[in-house]
Amino acid sequence: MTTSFSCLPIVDVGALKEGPLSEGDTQSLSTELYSIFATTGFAYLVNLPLSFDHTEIFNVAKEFFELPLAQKMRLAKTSFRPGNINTYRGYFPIQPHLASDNLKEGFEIGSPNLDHAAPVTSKTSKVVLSEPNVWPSQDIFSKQARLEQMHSELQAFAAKLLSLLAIALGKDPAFFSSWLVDSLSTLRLLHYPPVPLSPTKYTNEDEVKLSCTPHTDSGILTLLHQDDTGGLEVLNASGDWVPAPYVPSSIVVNIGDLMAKVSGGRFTATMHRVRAPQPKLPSVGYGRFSIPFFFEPGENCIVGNFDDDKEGVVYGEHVRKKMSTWVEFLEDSGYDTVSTEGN
Ligand SMILES: O=C(O)CCC(=O)C(=O)O
Ligand SMILES: [Fe+2]
Repeated sequence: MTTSFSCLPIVDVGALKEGPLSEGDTQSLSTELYSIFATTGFAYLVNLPLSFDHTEIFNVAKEFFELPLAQKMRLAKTSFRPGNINTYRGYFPIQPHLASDNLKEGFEIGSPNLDHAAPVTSKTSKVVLSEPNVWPSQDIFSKQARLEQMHSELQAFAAKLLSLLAIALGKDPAFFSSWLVDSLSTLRLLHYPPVPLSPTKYTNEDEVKLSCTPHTDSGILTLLHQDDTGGLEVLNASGDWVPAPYVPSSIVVNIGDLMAKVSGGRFTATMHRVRAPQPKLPSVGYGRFSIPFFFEPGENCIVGNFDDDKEGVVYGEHVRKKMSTWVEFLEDSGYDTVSTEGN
């Protein structure tokens, strides 16, 4: 159950940088993570086992989003550019014709190591979850290899966190290892442009201008890099939106719906939203950049229930069901492709 927290806990995961964890670190970290995921469902992690810092990862995002729109549209999912064949990976543009509280563009990649030989197709959806990544040509975007490396490191980090959760649950540390096979984990670069505010805004809580509407993440575990723009807020059990401001050198971790479900409610998927970045703040000339990494099992993985007497969920079926509600995956986006094609 989410609790009436007023700020998010900070967990030092520095012990994960070294080789095998000591018995003491294993116990203390697994207990701490378990209790966080059972209460706030959200925390900051610091002292990360990653080879890159905020400056580097946000420079990669900036290099991508500064490409001309026509170049980014070459990588657009087929729902935004019908001539393209990519359905799950690639670019999605800002969609101003939809609700203005979902103003964001994004670029998504999957694992560089995924085997694309036998894509699974579905009778009800055209989306190929295991399709290869799409990339800008190397002469205009130099960071493909580095971004793939970041994906691999975040995947390894998520696997370590899952192993600690398994221990906290009293299971074998490898309890979640089948979830790593053919993993569909997604690294998503996000850019929210600044949104002009009228002076009357913020007089009433209902009028808060958002660029990401309240939601829970759909999957297992999210590792989020956010820049120092601010705006992320997390809902507590009393119905208050608690700010989750920028903490230098940290990432935010949170639990998704599927994990909450298969944990039999032991873990909580907490609602969150993002306030629109305002152009009047000097630091938000670009708007907000954030980079969630969604840990996802393989398409055919049966995500087993922690309680052995309850049925598991096939991950591919779960994600296709959820997808019908995501703005970046509407089957027919209604996007005005003509005005964005260019050269
Ligand atoms: O931009 C953020 O900080 C949060 C993004 C998010 O919640 C999501 O993409 O699921
Ligand atoms: Fe989210």
